[in-house]
Amino acid sequence: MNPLGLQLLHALKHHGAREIFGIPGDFILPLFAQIEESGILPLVTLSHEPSLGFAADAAARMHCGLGVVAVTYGAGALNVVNAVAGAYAERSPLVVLAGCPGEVEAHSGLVLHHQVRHVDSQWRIFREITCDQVRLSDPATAPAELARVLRSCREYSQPVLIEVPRDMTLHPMDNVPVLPPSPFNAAAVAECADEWMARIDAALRPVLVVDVEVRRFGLESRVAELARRLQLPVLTTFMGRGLLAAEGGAAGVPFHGTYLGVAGAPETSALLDESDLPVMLGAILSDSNFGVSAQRMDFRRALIAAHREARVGHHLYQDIPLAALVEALLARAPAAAAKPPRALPPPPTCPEGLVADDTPVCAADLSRALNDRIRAHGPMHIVADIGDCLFAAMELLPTPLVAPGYYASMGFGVPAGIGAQVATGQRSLILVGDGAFQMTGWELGNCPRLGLDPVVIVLNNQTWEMIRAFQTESRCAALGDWHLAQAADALGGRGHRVHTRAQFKAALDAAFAERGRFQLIELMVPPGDSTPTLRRFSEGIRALRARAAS
Ligand SMILES: Cc1ncc(Cc2csc(CCOP(=O)(O)OP(=O)(O)O)c2C)c(N)n1
Repeated sequence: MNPLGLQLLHALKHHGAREIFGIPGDFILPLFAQIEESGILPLVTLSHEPSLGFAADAAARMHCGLGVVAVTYGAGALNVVNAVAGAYAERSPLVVLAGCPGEVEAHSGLVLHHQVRHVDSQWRIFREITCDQVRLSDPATAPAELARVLRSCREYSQPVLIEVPRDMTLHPMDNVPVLPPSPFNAAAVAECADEWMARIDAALRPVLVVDVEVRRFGLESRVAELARRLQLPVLTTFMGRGLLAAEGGAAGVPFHGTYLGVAGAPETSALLDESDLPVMLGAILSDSNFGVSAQRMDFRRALIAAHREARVGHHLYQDIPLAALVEALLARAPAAAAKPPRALPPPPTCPEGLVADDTPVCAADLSRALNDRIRAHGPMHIVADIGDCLFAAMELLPTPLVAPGYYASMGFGVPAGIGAQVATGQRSLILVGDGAFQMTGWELGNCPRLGLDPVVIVLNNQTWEMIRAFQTESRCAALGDWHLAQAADALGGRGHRVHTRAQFKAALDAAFAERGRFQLIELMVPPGDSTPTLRRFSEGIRALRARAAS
């Protein structure tokens, strides 16, 4: 038997956690003492709880393990709700360690500091944004409950809540077991795979669409193999951009880019819009992924596997782990690419060749300059916030990308880029708009203390441009010029304020040449300027809405 707090930390590590992002408070201080004294998992503190959630979410997405945040009761935990909701929506395995009152104080008859409506309000709020929960109030049952909750987090790839009463961390407790994977019906998987393969063989224009769960469950290489063996053209969804980046380029996967509907290259969108059999692996059926289709997509003609379910027309197979289905399909697929590659249009080209001249820099130059770097130096770990910078990311050559493409919360970018570098040890390239930077960009001030040196590109159009793109008369979208490059120097980094393409190229070269401090490149683009992809996206949405209204 060991103290409950230490057993909890060992259990997190045994289930795939590699670090804890936290901000203490008195209700969770005893656990913080054990985190710091034991060194079982490194503690990374930031300045604001929403950033903890974004950082831990990105860390989980990058290392395919568990992301962990540790926060105090009430004020701390409720501050991280939005980031946890984003992780829930985007299938990210986040563990929320939240302090809570001990047994005696919970029944003292006094309302406690940080308490909301009820002493259990925190628990009730988190039930809506987590797939499982446990309060460690009974050391006798805690090991089994913890094992169950941590397995839920892994198997559903969604957040879980672990409440740690402050009077329990020193209580002796047994080790926490790592449970075997939840049982599933292998016969159902086999029947589903048989039905899927029959449909794929009979289809005239099948297309493979891959989305985030393929990464969450570590299946990119197996799905790339499946695409090769079946010779299906591969598309990623908007959320799944960057998937197979390490696989698609070199390994002969017929990769055709990202489905963007009316905002994408017509020949790419046609691969899905005109397919008689979309095969969708790990797909979240969200509007950001499929809502920009020229015609309302009929998912009944698709094969869809996500969230431990698989659909074939009106048939629904329940409790089908994605990994089990992919292996069953591989077992049935031809050993080699039996079919000649289908005559497919070439994948859309991504803009390259930034001309480093004195022309004023514009939003379209962002992807052009980064593609030149990807072409010259290979893929980079890119983290994007929501905004036009995310649409620029849709124009990049295949490269790992983490972004809130569906839940779409601003403020994700900088903390997530910090979390990604903590998780991988590799320098992050962060793309963020000036509006989103105003929310959480100040977390860069922690980089000198943490020894991190991301490269941050702020697309500074001095507006909430995405708001203005969808409502051009909006006057509230004007943000003014915050001179963020100057702020970077004050925060311990190096700021570059660029107005021309030549200055942008020079700033990129200088930023990547220097290690040891974060670099902030402030891309001064004219208000109203946007990437071609955002322009097509907003025009397409407006046209679809006008058609729906007519
Ligand atoms: C937490 C949250 N609050 C509001 C919104 C709504 C929104 C989506 S995009 C956007 C403007 C983003 O401005 P920024 O300058 O960062 O980027 P750009 O558009 O390229 O100029 C807003 C306000 C979201 N998504 N999340």
